[in-house]
Amino acid sequence: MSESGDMGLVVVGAAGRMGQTLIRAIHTMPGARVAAAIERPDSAHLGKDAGELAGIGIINVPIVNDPLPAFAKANGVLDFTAPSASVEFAGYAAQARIVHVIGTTGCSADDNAKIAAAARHATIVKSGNMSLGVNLLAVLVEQAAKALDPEDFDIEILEMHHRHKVDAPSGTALLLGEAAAKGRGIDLADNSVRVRDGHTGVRKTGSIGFAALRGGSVVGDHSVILAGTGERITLSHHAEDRAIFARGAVKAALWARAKKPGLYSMRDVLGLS
Ligand SMILES: NC(=O)C1=CN([C@@H]2O[C@H](COP(=O)(O)OP(=O)(O)OC[C@H]3O[C@@H](n4cnc5c(N)ncnc54)[C@H](OP(=O)(O)O)[C@@H]3O)[C@@H](O)[C@H]2O)C=CC1
Ligand SMILES: O=C(O)C1=N[C@H](C(=O)O)C[C@H](O)C1
Repeated sequence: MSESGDMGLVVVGAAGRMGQTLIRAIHTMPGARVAAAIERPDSAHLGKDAGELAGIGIINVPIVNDPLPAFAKANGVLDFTAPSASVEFAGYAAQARIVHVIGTTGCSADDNAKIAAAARHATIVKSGNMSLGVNLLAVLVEQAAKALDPEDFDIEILEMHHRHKVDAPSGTALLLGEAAAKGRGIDLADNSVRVRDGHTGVRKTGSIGFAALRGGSVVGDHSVILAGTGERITLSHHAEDRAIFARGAVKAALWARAKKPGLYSMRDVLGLS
């Protein structure tokens, strides 16, 4: 626990793209402090100062590889790592009865079930996108999908990310797909087309299609296209800086500190549910 009253946050994956962005965000946001920084046991970054690595100078938080003692002394965890790691960290957060903010994407149904089980004791906020803009976009997509007849308008979701991204469709694309499906009162899993190749046949009425592009340094672009006969509506979000995700994650942790254990979304945090 922090003597200052600030929320002590452990950043797991502290040397990663989002890990470093989180260290910088915590440094500038009131009410939170970096309690510990974690990387894998074989990481080349162990022993380095997390602040120095993130470009803000020494903050006297060395990157270490043992999450359990760090979680025991903290109020929350910010986790943008990998699915198997997030499942493991959710178990530790449950043991420590603390807040766990999960931005990791590409989780399987089995991973999500384990995270939901951990939320019996941990206060978990999980979202494929922590930005205000994307979560507002999801509300708009839900409204548009509800207003437009599936017989008249086809929904396609297009995303582009940097060349290092390992999962597709992106967590955000799936979040937007869920919003569209909710607006139409259908189940996304039963109505999505995640890949097209070869002789696909004509488009199935009411389906929700996905397309993923990868290249360069693109932080994250998403468009939901509602295509009718003779007209097309495009609802888009363009992330220009990872700081929008990091600030959202810190905001989520501060919000969750006052909440009971459970599984929450960023729409809960932002009051957009
Ligand atoms: N929800 C949102 O708003 C956002 C979500 N994301 C998601 O966050 C995740 C991370 O993205 P990004 O930062 O670009 O990826 P990076 O690969 O840059 O960072 C991930 C970091 O986590 C580390 N890591 C992985 N497993 C463990 C473990 N078991 N213990 C400790 N550290 C571990 C990695 O180490 P190593 O390199 O050694 O594997 C790496 O340093 C992705 O799933 C991405 O889609 C990204 C941006 C926004
Ligand atoms: O891997 C990324 O970079 C991002 N991942 C998230 C996703 O899968 O949607 C969020 C953001 O678009 C960046």
